[in-house]
Amino acid sequence: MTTQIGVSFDGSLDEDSIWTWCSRVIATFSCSGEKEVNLAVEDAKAAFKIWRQKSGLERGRILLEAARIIRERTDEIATVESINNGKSILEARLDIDTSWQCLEYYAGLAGSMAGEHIQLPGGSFGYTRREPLGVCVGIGAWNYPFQIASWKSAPALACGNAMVFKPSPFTPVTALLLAEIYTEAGAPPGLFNVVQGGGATGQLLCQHRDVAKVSFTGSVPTGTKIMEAAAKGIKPVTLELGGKSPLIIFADCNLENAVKGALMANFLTQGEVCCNGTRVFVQKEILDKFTEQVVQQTQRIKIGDPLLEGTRMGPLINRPHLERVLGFVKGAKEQGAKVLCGGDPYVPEDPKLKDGYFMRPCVLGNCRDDMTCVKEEIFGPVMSILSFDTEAEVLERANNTAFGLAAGVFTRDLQRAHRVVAELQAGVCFINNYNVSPVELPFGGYKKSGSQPVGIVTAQNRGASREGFGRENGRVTIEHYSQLKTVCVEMGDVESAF
Ligand SMILES: NC(=O)c1ccc[n+]([C@@H]2O[C@H](COP(=O)([O-])OP(=O)(O)OC[C@H]3O[C@@H](n4cnc5c(N)ncnc54)[C@H](O)[C@@H]3O)[C@@H](O)[C@H]2O)c1
Ligand SMILES: NCCCC=O
Repeated sequence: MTTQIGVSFDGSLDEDSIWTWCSRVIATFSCSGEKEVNLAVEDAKAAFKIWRQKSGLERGRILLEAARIIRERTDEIATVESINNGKSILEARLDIDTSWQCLEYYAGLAGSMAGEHIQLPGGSFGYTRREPLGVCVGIGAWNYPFQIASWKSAPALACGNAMVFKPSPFTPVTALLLAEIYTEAGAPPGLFNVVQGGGATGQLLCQHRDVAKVSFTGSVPTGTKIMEAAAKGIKPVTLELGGKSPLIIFADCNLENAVKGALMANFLTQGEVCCNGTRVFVQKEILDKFTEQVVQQTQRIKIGDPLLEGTRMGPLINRPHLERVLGFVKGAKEQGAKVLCGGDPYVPEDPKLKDGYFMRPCVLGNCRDDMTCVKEEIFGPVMSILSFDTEAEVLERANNTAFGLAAGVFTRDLQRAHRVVAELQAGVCFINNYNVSPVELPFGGYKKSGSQPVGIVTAQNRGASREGFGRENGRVTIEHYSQLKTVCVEMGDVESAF
């Protein structure tokens, strides 16, 4: 089916259709069906045969070259990403930075993939080899299109795998630039293949018998389906899912930083960020002061054309999503929350932008834990402020959620900061900051956000790897894109039982 990117999306969600935020067609392409998915996997298999023979150092060299090209083309890729997704050009550039940084990081690790050597009786010995899995599938969400494609492909390729990647149909464009760059850097054709489409294409990929692993970023309901499909083929999965993360502001914090942190935790990429700290718990003593400053700064956020340098918030991804987010604000009011600012559609003066899906960022006061806006992931620019008295109380309330992606704490008390994060049920915790993404640190969730604390502890990952559904970034991700082979070597004669 041929689809157009950029047709205004006002109707029902057709998974095979592509749209952009401002009613303009920017490209057309065909969604992949069974035939195209088979071709993509076949190509990736052929590339894998070549790629797996290369040493880690050789693979690393190609990844480094790809990182260099991305860095060199940052402005161009960021511009396309901004059109692709609607995020401000400033943020898009930061995403591109975290993308080439990820490739550089895994380029460095590629040569360090190693097993163990184990002495056995009589001079015999064993060793382990860390080997690639084969053709891996990456399926992305629409909020960080280029970054997600990079964060999935870099560790996969560094470990010697090939990848077939499917971006979200809402943001199909920039993954193609990444594919082009890998090829230009010297990767065998088909090593990083992109197929386009929605859920149906995603399912074909997950069910494909030649696919060894699926790495998915998206919502919990889709993650459940991916896991089901992968379970049928006994395939490992990495699941990076949704969240409703707490941000805890203690009265002894540096207030200026806490206010900045709360904005960073809520309003990047129009609030469409999985790890956002949308439940902002503020200790009673500073509630009024904090709220006043947060509202003031939120009202100053410049909304508009994301390609303009001064813009800090662009449009949401599509009309149904905008309406969904506005619906949460309406519901919050009905449940007793107070809209302290924003929460309504925004129409920029520029006539070219009048059909864009803009809204004013919203701060909700008078929130309670039982409100829908506090319990459910909104995935839009809506911050809920809640007050608390004691550390024990806020910890219990912060953890009272099925999600567990991220959490943050602002305090000047060093002991309290570490005591609190040790108790928070979240995969990524921030102390005195929020939503920074160093690629050296693993990223992923607890509970329904991505994983349960199970997993296998090896000599290499001891103390680090206990996550069931994987992580992105950091050294630990090597474990999730490779498998361990044990080789047992006899130096004497066979002692037969027969
Ligand atoms: N934890 C993270 O790292 C992270 C990062 C970004 C977004 N997210 C989450 O993603 C969600 C928003 O993104 P979204 O709306 O694109 O999510 P989504 O689950 O609707 O879609 C994600 C991807 O899955 C594909 N898909 C849909 N149905 C499928 C199926 N049955 N089988 C295979 N693939 C299928 C989509 O086409 C898309 O590419 C939010 O919940 C957000 O929190 C999580
Ligand atoms: N920069 C990390 C964002 C991932 C979640 O949406």
